[in-house]
Amino acid sequence: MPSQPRSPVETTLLLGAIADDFTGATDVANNLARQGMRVVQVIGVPSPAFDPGLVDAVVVALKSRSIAAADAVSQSLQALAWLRGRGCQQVVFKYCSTFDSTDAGNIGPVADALLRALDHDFALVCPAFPENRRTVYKGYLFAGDVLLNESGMENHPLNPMRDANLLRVLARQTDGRVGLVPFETVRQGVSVTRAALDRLRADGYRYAVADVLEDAHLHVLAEAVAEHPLVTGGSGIALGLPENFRRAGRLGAAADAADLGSFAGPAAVLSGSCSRATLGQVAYMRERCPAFALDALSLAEGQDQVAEALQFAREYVGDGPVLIYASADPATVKRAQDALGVAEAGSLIESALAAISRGLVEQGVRRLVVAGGETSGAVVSALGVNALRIGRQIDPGVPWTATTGSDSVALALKSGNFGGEDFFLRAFQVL
Ligand SMILES: Nc1ncnc2c1ncn2[C@@H]1O[C@H](COP(=O)(O)OP(=O)(O)OP(=O)(O)O)[C@@H](O)[C@H]1O
Ligand SMILES: O=C(O)[C@@H](O)C(=O)CO
Repeated sequence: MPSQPRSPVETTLLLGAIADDFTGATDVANNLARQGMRVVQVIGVPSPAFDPGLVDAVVVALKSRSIAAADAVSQSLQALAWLRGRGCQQVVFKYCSTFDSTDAGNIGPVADALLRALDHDFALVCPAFPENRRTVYKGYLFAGDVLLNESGMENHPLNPMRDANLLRVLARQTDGRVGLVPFETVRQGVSVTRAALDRLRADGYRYAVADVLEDAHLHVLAEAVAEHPLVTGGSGIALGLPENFRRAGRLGAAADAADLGSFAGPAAVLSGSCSRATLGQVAYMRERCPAFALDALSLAEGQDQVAEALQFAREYVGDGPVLIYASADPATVKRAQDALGVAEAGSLIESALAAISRGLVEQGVRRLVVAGGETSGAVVSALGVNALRIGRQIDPGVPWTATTGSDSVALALKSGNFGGEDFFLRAFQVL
């Protein structure tokens, strides 16, 4: 990383991030903003002419987590080319803190391709985010108090995570060797950790999974990879990276997140996530607010649930936020998937929620919470959003954002597993 002091007119970006889903993108953007970077999140790869304004970091939000690996690779490489065109010297490949992927990818194939394009041969693998109770010990990923494969993620509709050992999971997705930087190393600080990373690289490893139990370990790792062109991980590692630029004199003191201005008017929650956390949040809101449930099998039979949901919203939306959800327990999801196929069931729901979001905004909704990464991707695409400003954090990993341009809509894109039980209702108090 160049250590020239940053001139006030410098337009090169310090850091770029490529996120494999839209909630993940706001998550990493939020953590960079909390550490004092001016961040903009762009939806998809921007056009060559796109001007992000005077910012320190751009997060490119892709919807590449659950598509064919070749497509994920090609989109990620386009994002990389755009970021490098803007002078970024370090790029974060942001995937889920629960390492959402299958044996077909896409974490391994995308990381491999990014390394090749950067003409480099080694990268950190750090999904940990202790603030959201994602920790890694001996290479095993924990979500809360349990191993990943006991956390509910084993029932994920698109990428069931049935193995908590990240070395094994990643090894099935890459031909590169995957090693471990154990907790005993990380806790000894930056120089010991950097030396361990260098040793793994010299021994021919392509990836180093890192143990992380608390934020201090993220900061150690972030400093140890200050010179790495590619860093891969969840949003947690982004908590430590801005400090590298500050230390090099290229980033000013931390400032408050952008004030998004005031948003009033109709409010709605759209939920397509079936994670445990979201199911709890849906149950909480359903007891307190008008709610409308979508069902994949009814949609497949041709029932016009989009029109029904919009009619429901017209009736109730003036009285406070309304909830429209497809979120369902694992048995219901399985019934739909057995009948329709995993991809078809997911895409029916995503298309319906996307069409509903468009209708809601046409009906005047200006504050929208969306739960689920794939769901958020579908909604944001349907709304034709190009870029998002990052605002105040609601819960760790989830900030309010606002669409750029006129007639701005406030959007909170909530990762499936994030947020407290009352998240949906509390979100509107934070805005
Ligand atoms: N009732 C249902 N039956 C079948 N599939 C469903 C149902 N409800 C939601 N889905 C699908 O499940 C998938 C959930 O993925 P999504 O990324 O939105 O949530 P998540 O994985 O919990 O969130 P994140 O990616 O942020 O962790 C979507 O494709 C959605 O359409
Ligand atoms: O890292 C996470 O857990 C989230 O940002 C996410 O990617 C969920 O889709």
